[in-house]
Amino acid sequence: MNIARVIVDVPTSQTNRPFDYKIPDSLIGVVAPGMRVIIPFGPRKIMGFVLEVTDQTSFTRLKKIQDVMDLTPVLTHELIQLGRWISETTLCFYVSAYQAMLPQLLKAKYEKELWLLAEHEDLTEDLERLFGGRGVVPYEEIEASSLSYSQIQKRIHEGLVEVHYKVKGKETKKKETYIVPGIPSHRLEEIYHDTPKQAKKQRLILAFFIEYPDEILQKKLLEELKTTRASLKPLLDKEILKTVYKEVYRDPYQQREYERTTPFPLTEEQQEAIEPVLASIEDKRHVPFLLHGVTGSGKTEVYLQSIQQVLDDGREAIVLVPEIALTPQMVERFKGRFGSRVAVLHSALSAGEKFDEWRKIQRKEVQVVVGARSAIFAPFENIGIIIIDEEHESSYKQEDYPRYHARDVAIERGKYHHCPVVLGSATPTLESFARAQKDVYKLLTLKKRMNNASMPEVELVDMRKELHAGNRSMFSIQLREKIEDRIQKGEQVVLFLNRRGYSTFVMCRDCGEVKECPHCDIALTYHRKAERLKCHYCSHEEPMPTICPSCESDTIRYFGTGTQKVEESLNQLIPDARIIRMDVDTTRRKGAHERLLTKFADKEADILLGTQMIAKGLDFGNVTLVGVLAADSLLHLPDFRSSEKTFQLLTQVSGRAGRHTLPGEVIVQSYTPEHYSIEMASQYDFESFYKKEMKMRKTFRYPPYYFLTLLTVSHPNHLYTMDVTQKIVQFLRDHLSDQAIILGPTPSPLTRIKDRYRYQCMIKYRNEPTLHKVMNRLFQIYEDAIQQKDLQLTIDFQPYQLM
Ligand SMILES: Nc1ncnc2c1ncn2[C@@H]1O[C@H](COP(=O)(O)OP(=O)(O)OP(=O)(O)O)[C@@H](O)[C@H]1O
Ligand SMILES: [Zn+2]
Ligand SMILES: [Zn+2]
Repeated sequence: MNIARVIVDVPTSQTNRPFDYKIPDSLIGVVAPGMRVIIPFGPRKIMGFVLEVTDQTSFTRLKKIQDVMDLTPVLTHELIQLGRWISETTLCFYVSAYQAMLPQLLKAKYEKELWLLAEHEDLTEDLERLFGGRGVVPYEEIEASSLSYSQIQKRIHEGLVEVHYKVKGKETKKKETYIVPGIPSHRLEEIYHDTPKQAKKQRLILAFFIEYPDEILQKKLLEELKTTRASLKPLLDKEILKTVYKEVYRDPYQQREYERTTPFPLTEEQQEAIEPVLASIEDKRHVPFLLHGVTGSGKTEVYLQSIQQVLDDGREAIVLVPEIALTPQMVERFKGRFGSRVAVLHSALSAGEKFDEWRKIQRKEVQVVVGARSAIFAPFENIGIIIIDEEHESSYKQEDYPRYHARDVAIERGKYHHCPVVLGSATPTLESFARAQKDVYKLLTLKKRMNNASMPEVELVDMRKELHAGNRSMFSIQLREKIEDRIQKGEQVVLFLNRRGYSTFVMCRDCGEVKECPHCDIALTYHRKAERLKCHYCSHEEPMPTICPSCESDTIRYFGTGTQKVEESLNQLIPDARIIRMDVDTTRRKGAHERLLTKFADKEADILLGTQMIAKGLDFGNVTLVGVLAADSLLHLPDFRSSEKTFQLLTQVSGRAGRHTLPGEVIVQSYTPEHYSIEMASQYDFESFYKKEMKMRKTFRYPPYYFLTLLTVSHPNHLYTMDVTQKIVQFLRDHLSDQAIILGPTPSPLTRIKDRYRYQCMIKYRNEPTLHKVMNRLFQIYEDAIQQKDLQLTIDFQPYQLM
């Protein structure tokens, strides 16, 4: 078994297959599938993933693996297969699929170095100056030197120097320093007696270790003996004491004590819902469930008790929660029940913290992982349940390459492990609900809220009427009165503002000029604190102009409603309201999110004002009023899911009110209150909405009736982009069936981002078994243009972002 099949870290079509390498004698028995190795590839040394170890190869001369990067495989047998599946279903390179499964810290980085091949005497003067007696210099030093790249190229050609790629593992395990005696106790005593009395500190330290000969944290030792490292040093130098380093985990939740919770006796509805889940756990059967439960119906308790059964059975559980719902409150519910058996993975953790949480999973020190999308790749080997909470959230779809959907990955893993997958939501996606109607997913329903609490009453306010009645503020009379009423009663209010489409743009009142980003086709957003305009796509920034760049009028102003602006007018309207504002600006600092929510929970504020961040997962008993400021801001996005998203968001936000004993009330302000998604959301009528929306989807041939594939072409040259898209459309017409509907070429809704033009083509189809093959063919045709001409082709088989 001295041959390894390796996927190399070179993401191109030609290299997207396993390469055979010889395992050198010294590494036979060490190299195993799932490990990362360092291999020669062309002139460089790069990283690769070992897929298989075998003794067969059809090649006669093989290069040798140079080194191993891991001693324990980072990919399990199952994950190796899963990566292949992801690569084939989303059309990404194998190596990209494997990278996506690993924590960021494990992604290899390369450093370029220039190596000297000749003797120093034989060097040209310029090279001698560069190397200055060294054998290796970092590549960046070339830039700083007087040498040009072409001169270096010449020297490489002459065989004087050579470029080397050094693979750098970024992973860093955090270590702590411990001190232990390096010699037996009786020797310590001898040395103690031989140490002169004046060397007080040293005698103190020796006496300490004579009494306690165990290892001790260096920091603690120094504190205890009130001394410094300087007095330790002579003892360490003489090897009387030794330093040892131990790996510690960076655990952001370590300092926290979680109050242990015990399972609630389930309600009848919960009991009915959990039984089939428990049965499939017991029978080790893969069943996909859709748990449709209104907000506050106790879905989480159903998850917790299912997980308990899995753990009792000695198996493991993965729980996915959308990033923005992964609040401290949420974490607490899982840690409260399962304590240190839980690892948490989300993007607010530092790369080091994420790596440490992942290591706990890899080492089987935890049995439950709660995390955002990428936690679906947790390297467990004995999974008993996978839960996806708020399954309708579009953040489960990765919008970067590789474009996988966590729900599909969950089902794939569920099949492998013969375990149930539970998709939970108060507002399931049309796709999932349609599958449940057809019994592809088994439907479980929770119709009632806990404590028989009723769903909060929703009042729709027509903002057009407010305007006609002379109210120019962003608060309707009703909303304002109700806020004042709650403040008086000592109850709390949640105010929701949709972030997207409602950022603050800058417009000239004279000529109507809107300030746009010079690199992207979108309006710049005004940031008050810095008095600057920023682009949210490319992070271009510029100062707020004082006069209009187009007509030189000084009436240039910002428009639109950001959370800051709402806060300001709220302050004017109700001066004694205590407001907590939660948005990207106030939660940027680590732990800020949590601090603000704790403040609100402790009733240090009357109003929680925020964006999407506050729409999910919050469970505060004292909240009796929810206000939605602009319900229709999502409705007008160029996206066939905009009605569905509006319905989901309104239902979720409304669900924050009246969750415990106090009854709740919701005010929804809108310019189009008659729209069916707003109206039906206000009546919590999911089924009617489902029926109505399904009709629309059928008429306009959208999912779940049709599959969609979005192909985006981008390039800095406008004409070239159009031309390539046109050719691709023609190619697709020639190669797909007559049933496929091919739309395009059309400019993408965002036609230019970061100085690149974007055109797209949409394919709607019901059954195209050759689609993946045809797409692969396209990539081959354009391979050279992609590699050399800066062309980008993106294929999304399940597009959610249509921008
Ligand atoms: N069987 C039970 N007995 C008593 N209280 C319960 C029970 N199950 C859940 N609860 C409590 O009811 C409240 C609502 O439950 P939970 O948050 O699990 O609902 P949910 O359906 O997950 O809500 P959402 O979708 O809005 O997040 C919580 O405070 C929870 O602790
Ligand atoms: Zn921009
Ligand atoms: Zn102007």
